[in-house]
Amino acid sequence: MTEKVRVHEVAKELGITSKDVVKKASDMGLDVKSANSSVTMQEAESLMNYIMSGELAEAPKTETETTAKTTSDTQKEKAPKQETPKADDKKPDAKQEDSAKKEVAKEKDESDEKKVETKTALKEEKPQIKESNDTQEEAESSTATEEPKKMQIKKSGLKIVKKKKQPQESFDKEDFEQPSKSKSTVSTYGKMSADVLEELAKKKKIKQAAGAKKQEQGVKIDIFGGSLAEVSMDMDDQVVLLDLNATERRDMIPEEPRKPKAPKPIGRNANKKAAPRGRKVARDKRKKYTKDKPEDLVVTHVEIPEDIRVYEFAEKLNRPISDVIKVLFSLGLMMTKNDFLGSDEIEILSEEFGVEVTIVDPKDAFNYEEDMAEEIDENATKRAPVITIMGHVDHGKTSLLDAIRKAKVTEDEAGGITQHIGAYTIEQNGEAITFIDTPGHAAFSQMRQRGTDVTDIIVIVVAADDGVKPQTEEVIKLAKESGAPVIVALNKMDKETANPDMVKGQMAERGLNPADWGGDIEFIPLSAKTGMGIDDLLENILLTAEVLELKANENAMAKAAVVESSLEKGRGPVATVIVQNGTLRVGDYVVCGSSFGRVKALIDEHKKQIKEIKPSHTAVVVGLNEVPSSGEVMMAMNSDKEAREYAQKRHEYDRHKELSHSTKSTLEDMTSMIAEGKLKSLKVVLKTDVHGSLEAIRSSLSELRNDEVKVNIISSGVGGITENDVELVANSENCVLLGFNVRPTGSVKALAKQKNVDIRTYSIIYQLLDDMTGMLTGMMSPKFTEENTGQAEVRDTFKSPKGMVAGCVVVDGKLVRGGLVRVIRDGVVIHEGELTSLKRFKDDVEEIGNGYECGVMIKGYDDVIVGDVIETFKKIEQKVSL
Ligand SMILES: Nc1nc2c(ncn2[C@@H]2O[C@H](COP(=O)(O)OP(=O)(O)OP(=O)(O)O)[C@@H](O)[C@H]2O)c(=O)[nH]1
Repeated sequence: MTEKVRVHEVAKELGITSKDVVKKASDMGLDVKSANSSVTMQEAESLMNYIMSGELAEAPKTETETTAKTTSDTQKEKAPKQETPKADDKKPDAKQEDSAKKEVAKEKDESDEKKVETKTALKEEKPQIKESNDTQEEAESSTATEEPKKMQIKKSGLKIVKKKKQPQESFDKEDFEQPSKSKSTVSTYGKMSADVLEELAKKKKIKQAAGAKKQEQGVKIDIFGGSLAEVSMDMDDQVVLLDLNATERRDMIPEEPRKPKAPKPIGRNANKKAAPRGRKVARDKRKKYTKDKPEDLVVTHVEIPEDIRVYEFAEKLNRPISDVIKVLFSLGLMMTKNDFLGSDEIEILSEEFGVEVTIVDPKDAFNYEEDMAEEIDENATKRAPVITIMGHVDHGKTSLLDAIRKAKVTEDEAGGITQHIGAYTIEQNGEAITFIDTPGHAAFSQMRQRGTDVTDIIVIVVAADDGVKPQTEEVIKLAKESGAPVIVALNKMDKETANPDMVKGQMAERGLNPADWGGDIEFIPLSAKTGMGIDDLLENILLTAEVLELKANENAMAKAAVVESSLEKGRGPVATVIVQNGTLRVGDYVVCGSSFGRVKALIDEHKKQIKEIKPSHTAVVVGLNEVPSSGEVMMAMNSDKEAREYAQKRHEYDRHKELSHSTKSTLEDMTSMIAEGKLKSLKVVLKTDVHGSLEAIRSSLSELRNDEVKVNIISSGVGGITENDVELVANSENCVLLGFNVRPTGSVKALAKQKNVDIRTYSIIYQLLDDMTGMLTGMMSPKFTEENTGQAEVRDTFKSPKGMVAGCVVVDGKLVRGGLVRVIRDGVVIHEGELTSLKRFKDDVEEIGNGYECGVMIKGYDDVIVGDVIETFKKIEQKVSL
């Protein structure tokens, strides 16, 4: 009996409509009219292949027919045999089983599907077991011989994948005893599928090597679905279809071999897809930048200031900083871009880069002195000499000046010391002489130096009874440097102890040969106290001035020198000046360093307002915008604008200079700065009445230092003490507020009390300096010297309840009680501590002399052994000073 399937089942398998299947079947010549029409299994297979491939296979139909016919005929021919079965005790079922077993054994080499089919056939056609089997075998063998042909047709069509069958043991008796039509159907179907499966399995094995992925890409179809699927499970025939279209497509488009993956970027751009490209762009940009820059302009000549940093030099050369640093590096100079170049480095760099370097003074940009300089023409007339009196402290400078102008300045001054530069003009025999009152204290050396700039003649005062002193020597040096003619005033000649020859001799030794000894220096014996010799001095000054032929043009723009400056209440910044050339008038526009303004008033030494100052005369100028520095040159300008511009340029320069110097010192003195980390510093906020004092005190304070302590001025200025000053001190550690000739008032005092800030005010510089010295000394660590008293040798040791006792003999000096002790073994100090007991026999003694025996106990130390040396010593604290 030939198994059949209905058209709608085929349609369902193929996923197309039954109508289409009917049509295709009709095309094939099959007798199919509707979805319920059935076809044989072979016809179904052919039909399916036809539908899938469009190729009509004739063979299956014929074959099927032949097979069917053969089977049918054979069955008919063998039928009689079945009717006369052999005499056998066995029941038909038993026989059937035996037969089945034989069959299984016989066909054990055949495929599983074949066995299943045989088994089913046996069950259905029990009476014709043998014949049927034979026939079936024939039919199957016939089908089997046709198999390769079918497979070829199937190649491009539908392929059925069947799960691998269970092992043979699963075909037990029970399996054979489960007759079922559906089973039979599935079995037949299964057989057909199994053939394909075998082929597919072979291919699969081959393809597996190429990649299992292909299978995954296929569409998995359960060709039975629904109840059939369940049955198929019973038969262990889960059949899945692979959509070979997909497979074919893959074949048609060969899979490209995978390109090796680019290495994953590592780092912060790892997640950015375009990161590598981005970096590349950035690199390119950088390249362009560095490449273009140096080629822009070839610099062959540069003008640079004396103080120039590496990066500034590179900028001037229009080259990258790295180029300059590289050259320096190759020469063994480790410099950074902010380092200053020395003259040697500049020379080397100029050669390396082939650049001509000119060092220019940036001050030229605001050198109004030079810009406004006028040649002394025939209009120039005689001017008064400017005299500076200098000398050692207390040699009588102020007394001399006082004697000269017949005014008692000394008595008015606090502490009897000159505090700041004053200037005045006197008349001698109808001729003017201007004196600059320079202070005698060492702190004013800086101001003295400036004073010499405007000085025509220097008078060195030497007390005839005291002779040449350190400051005298300093003055001699300054005088020589200035090149100004010198007159020596031998003061205090009224004193009995006066020894002018001694002074002359000392001065001659220093290159100032007295005129009466054949030299060129006038030595004028005088007495500021009695007034003796004053006229002689003035006469000599005039004579010397005569020789100098001092001239100035009164009609020129005024040029003056600032000898003193301060901030005055009600007047603002004021400056005492000596006019060097021209005439300074009220209403003139003036520039003075970084300050500028219009002269509002001129006040002479008698505190009278005057309208103008002629050359070599002095006055206090009111009208500047800020306090100028001592020694600064004041010049009249044509306009406010001009004065302002010069001042602003100077201001910029000062600012830059200060900045440069602070950096420069930081870099150059790096090592010492680090060493100074250990340095204790006394912070100071300093306020003074006038600029001159400020500079003098600053200079003196900076000299108060040693390896351990120093003064650090954190703020300083001219003017009264303000609340800001108090706040500054309150917020700083180790800080004092110093006022010189200024005193706190009202709210400032209250704030200082509230903040517990100690304001120290002074009117005498050396008192201020002495106090600071005392404070610094107090900050210094105490110093000790050691005094060794003597040594003793340990001859024996013995224990006592209080500790180890060393029996010694003093071999040098004496051992003393209450001092310190050290134990020396083989020349090495092994212990240092306190002596707790010193005994002579059983008595405590204060000391033991040389050659005597004694017992010694050392605090907390019992390890003394025979042969050790015990030494006693004292530490003596020394007075520390700066
Ligand atoms: N006997 C005598 N004493 C003098 C003479 N000149 C000055 N003195 C005294 O010497 C002391 C110092 O005089 P000053 O004029 O203050 O000396 P100085 O050089 O100006 O001192 P400083 O301003 O501190 O630099 C005073 O006590 C004067 O009285 C003199 O010619 N004879």
